[in-house]
Amino acid sequence: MEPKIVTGEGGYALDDVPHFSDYLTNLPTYPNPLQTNPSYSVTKQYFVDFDDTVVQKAVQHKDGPRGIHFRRQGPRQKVYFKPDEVTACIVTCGGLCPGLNTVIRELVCGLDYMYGVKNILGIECGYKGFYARNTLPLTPKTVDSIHKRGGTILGTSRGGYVTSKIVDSIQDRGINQVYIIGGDGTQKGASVIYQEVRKRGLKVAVVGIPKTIDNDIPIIDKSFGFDTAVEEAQRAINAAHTEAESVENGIGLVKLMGRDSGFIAMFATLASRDVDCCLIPESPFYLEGEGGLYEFIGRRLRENGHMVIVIAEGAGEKVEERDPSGNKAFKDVGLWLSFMIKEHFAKTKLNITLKYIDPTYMIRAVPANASDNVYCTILAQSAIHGAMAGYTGCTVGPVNGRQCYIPFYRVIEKPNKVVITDRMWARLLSSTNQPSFMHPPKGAIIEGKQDEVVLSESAAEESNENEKCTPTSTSLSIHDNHVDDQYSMSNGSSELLLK
Ligand SMILES: Nc1ncnc2c1ncn2[C@@H]1O[C@H](COP(=O)(O)OP(=O)(O)OP(=O)(O)O)[C@@H](O)[C@H]1O
Ligand SMILES: O=P(O)(O)OC[C@H]1O[C@](O)(CO)[C@@H](O)[C@@H]1O
Ligand SMILES: [Mg+2]
Repeated sequence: MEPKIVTGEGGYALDDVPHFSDYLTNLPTYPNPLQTNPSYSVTKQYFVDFDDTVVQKAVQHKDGPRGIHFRRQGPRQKVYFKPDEVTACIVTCGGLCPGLNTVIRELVCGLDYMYGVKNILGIECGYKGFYARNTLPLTPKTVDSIHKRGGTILGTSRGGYVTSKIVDSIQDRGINQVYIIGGDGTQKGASVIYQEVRKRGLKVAVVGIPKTIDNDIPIIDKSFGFDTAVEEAQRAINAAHTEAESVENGIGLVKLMGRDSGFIAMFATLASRDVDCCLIPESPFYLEGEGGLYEFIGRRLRENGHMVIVIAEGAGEKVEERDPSGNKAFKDVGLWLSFMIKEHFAKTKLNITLKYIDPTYMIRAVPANASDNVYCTILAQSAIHGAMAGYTGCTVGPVNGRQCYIPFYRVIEKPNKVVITDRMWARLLSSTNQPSFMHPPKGAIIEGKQDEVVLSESAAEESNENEKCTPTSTSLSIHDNHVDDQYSMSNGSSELLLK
């Protein structure tokens, strides 16, 4: 997809989104029906000014360039569809996330109530539903209370993506607005659908709505469902804390989701204050020796008598296989760490009691909380305004708190990860007072992918010069599996084969 960059004075650049007029000529336009809609008659200004844009980096140096901007979302004066001409469809793909049903509801209600669109189809079970399933007609009445339920009423799936079959189905069904709700993989698929639609010269708007509890989609402030997931994780952390403080030398260990991005673990830790140590994929760690996890556990237990550890599923990078979409699927890092800690302290005089809690699916299967519900409404309405105005090939989302249209290629080029040299991780380290694992002793076995340590741009430059920011001292070797792949739980109840 060719970037559409519009430059201006003072180093201003608009990273614009595609529009029907880029590849279709002489399309008729119509006055936006919102002009006569009672909901909008109270607003001072019905429409967003064509030249309104939102800056990507809020913090600017006084002498620096104005930088990259994105097109501001909102209703436009002219629309490219008459209401009865529209056949819209909605699809949800990837893993579950709180708020999916709210977005579906708000798309259906928004299309109908704001623009008078009645013909709205639900695509069942993700991308493959386009060609393998019948559609589900959606009306404000049928979706009225779905936001109170977790999951997605449309169903979802991984894999099953075949561009030509999907676009054939769009064409055959006369669909001209496609709303695609999903994570990074889904947005990649949406981008390819958009390119195929454009190649075929179809007047079909393809708009993505970013979804993921992992918060791994770049550019946007955060993805919907993330706050709810962090809130739900508190229940598991509270339970782990209660268990740990009720016994002598109690350790509560909680595993949270996050394949490559440790945002849930980081924010759940910051929110809780009962967590003593947070382990994420972006920050490789080590167990033995000075500054290692065992030493820290021993110290905390001696000082406080108990401790809580939160670990993200991708920390330590124990990859087992791939899911149908090609994503990494991990061995249970929580079980592995439980085993390692128990084994280590069995050899010492410290008699520990460790309880392991795995709430991973519970935190994403719940309905959205109040703030995520509001956020979902704004996303859905932004998507509708964009599609009606002829924008396509884009994702909607907030940048510095203002909703924008962002070209697909910007949200799929690289995942959003915790930058361990940025302030947020420093805040966490200061809050838990845990080791940073930045200075492993010689010969320490590092858990996790050192070559993927994420540095902020400035820190990366600095580190290239003096190599002081990464735990990648050349004396270290990466050992992904330094314990036997096969080991038994110390409670003896089950033997685990983690291969
Ligand atoms: N590069 C790609 N090109 C086309 N389609 C893709 C691509 N990557 C993933 N998809 C499709 O997108 C859908 C969802 O992808 P995936 O399972 O990775 O979830 P996701 O959207 O990243 O959501 P999450 O990771 O938050 O659960 C799947 O049907 C998958 O086949
Ligand atoms: O079991 P599933 O559905 O493949 O989902 C697991 C993955 O989905 C997510 O919740 C979202 O990508 C990840 O955190 C997790 O690794
Ligand atoms: Mg994903």
